[in-house]
Amino acid sequence: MSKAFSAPGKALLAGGYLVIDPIYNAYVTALSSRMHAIITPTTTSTDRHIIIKSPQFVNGQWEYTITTNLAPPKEINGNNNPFLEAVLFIVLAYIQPESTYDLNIDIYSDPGYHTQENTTVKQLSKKKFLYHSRAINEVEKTGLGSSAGLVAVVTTALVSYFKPGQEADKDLLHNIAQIAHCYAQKKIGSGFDVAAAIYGSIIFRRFQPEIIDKVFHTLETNHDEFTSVLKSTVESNWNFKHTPCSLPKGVRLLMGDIKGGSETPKLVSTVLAWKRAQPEESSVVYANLDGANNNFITQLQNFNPQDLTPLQSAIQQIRKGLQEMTEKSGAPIEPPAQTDLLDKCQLIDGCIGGVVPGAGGFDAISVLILEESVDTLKQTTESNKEYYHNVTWVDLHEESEGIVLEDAKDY
Ligand SMILES: Nc1ncnc2c1ncn2[C@@H]1O[C@H](COP(=O)(O)OP(=O)(O)OP(=O)(O)O)[C@@H](O)[C@H]1O
Ligand SMILES: C[C@@](O)(CCOP(=O)(O)O)CC(=O)O
Repeated sequence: MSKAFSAPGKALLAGGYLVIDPIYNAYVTALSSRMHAIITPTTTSTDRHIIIKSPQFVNGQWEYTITTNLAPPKEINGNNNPFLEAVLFIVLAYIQPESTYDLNIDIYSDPGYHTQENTTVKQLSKKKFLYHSRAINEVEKTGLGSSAGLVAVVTTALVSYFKPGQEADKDLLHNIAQIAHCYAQKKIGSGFDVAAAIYGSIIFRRFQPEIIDKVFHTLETNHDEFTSVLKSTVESNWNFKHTPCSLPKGVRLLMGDIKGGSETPKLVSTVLAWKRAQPEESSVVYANLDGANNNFITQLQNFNPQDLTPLQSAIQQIRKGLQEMTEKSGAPIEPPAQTDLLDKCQLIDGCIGGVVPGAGGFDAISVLILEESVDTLKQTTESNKEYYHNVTWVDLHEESEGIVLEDAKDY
């Protein structure tokens, strides 16, 4: 019998760059754009065999015959997908299944994750998805965290098959998915995207990177102990903050695509180089921005629709911090075009304010607006496209749930 799960995409509304350091809070909103996986055991095989299909993308098929639980599997046609290989490796190394199995996993992603250009809509039983005319690594991403969603949902599907019931243990899912995602990325990132894919909207403060580093270090230096270190790490408490949250009632999040695109790793390395070179200057900027981020979190919690001013000024304060970081580090986090667009959006009736989410750059803007003013904002920007930098509003909203069980019959 098939089982289906979905995991949300994310927007980092506050905490870009600071979130890399476990001393700062970040505010992560989970989105209605979700990644889906349907797992179906097929014929009883005398083998260990897994086929993963992502039919929305050209060449979206990866087939594995598992010969060992102690190394990443190789795709039989040489069609690599580092994120899938990492999930299979870490899940199977953790679970160590003893019997044979034959599994089909189907992946679907909601429209928000990728550009919608050159797509056709396909209606499945109850859900519909966009089909692209290119391979997954050739289609432009929008920054919602497709790989984190993929890793979270495939981890959940596999755990539900091999250890039925344990897919309800979100900490277990998170720890496995986080290790797999870092393995595929070849670096230990802040992990807020994987955490949001599992837990949903959260106030997040990262885990100590040493927790994962120890697993990879053992893999390299003491292979015999790898599975026991992996097991104890997956089952331990990582002691990181992931407090559930959601935007106040009556407030909508909009994501505006400006079809620019940025290279996050380049922005991050520029900021980190500046932080190293200018420790005093950067610590003042970081402290101001941290103050602004925490004020934003407090103002969301205390939100009163009769008085937008405190939340408006918290957003202004974040922008000031990011503008300062832009100027001092030289990384285009809130570049002038984004400043202009955000300033203009803010003048529209009912708009509380907007920021460049995550690492910023030319990717997208996030805007908080009163529910009743959404249509006005859309009409205003639509009727004067050039003035509003040709922004297009992605069809999404906050959906604060993390991983959920779906009805497999809907696909
Ligand atoms: N629907 C999917 N099916 C199969 N593989 C996918 C899918 N979505 C993402 N992936 C895998 O994740 C990779 C993209 O991950 P990458 O980390 O580069 O982007 P990302 O940072 O998650 O994206 P975003 O910009 O949305 O945050 C793809 O090349 C592919 O290997
Ligand atoms: C700059 C950084 O703090 C956020 C990047 O966020 P996003 O992938 O642009 O949403 C880096 C990170 O935490 O991975």
